[in-house]
Amino acid sequence: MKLKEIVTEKSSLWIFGYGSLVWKPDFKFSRSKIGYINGYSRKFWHGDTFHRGNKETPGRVVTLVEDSEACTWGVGYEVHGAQIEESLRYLNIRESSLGGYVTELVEFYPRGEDEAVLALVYIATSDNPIYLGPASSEEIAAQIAMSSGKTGHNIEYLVRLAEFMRLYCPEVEDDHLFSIETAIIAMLPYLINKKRSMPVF
Ligand SMILES: N[C@@H](CCC(=O)N[C@@H](CS)C(=O)NCC(=O)O)C(=O)O
Repeated sequence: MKLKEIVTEKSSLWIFGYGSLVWKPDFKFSRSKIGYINGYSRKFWHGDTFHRGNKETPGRVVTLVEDSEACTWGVGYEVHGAQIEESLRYLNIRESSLGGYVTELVEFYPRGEDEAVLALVYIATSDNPIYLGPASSEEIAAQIAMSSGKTGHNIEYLVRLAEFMRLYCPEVEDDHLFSIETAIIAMLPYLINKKRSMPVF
């Protein structure tokens, strides 16, 4: 089904966010709903050489990996009328040009509703040149701890996503996300001492 076919005659489009889009959509929308999509798990397996890293020290951000047993919670945003073109123009730059994500259509289930709505989602696939793939929680945490980019530190990206899940999806277990957060917290004394011992130029 083509995008233009899911933009119903009411000229409404749903966009599903599961990473930085859950705390910073940065586009105008008419309403938002917490919910999930089936068949994907969220993984810190995508590299980021702009927002949270650079070419020498890429950061790690989330993407979706197909997994028939899994579901991923996030936020669905409904855009209407002029908001559709505005949001797509913005996201195509932020997500596709700068982030290397491509678009897919998925069924989004708002919390407490039986009916799914078709939604656009941005996914970075393994054939993407800055795709980093699987690594242990400790390795991912170490990379996040040492990365920052034009939008901010990679630790902020992780913490805001963990905060979102604790606040809005407290019933959801996300071992991948919270094991990385635990590993980063364990590193903090080292990171602080390293900072202290770093020479000030
Ligand atoms: N496509 C995912 C991930 C989005 C994401 O994290 N994209 C990065 C691009 S590499 C971004 O926009 N980062 C902005 C930031 O880090 O604040 C989502 O739906 O939330």
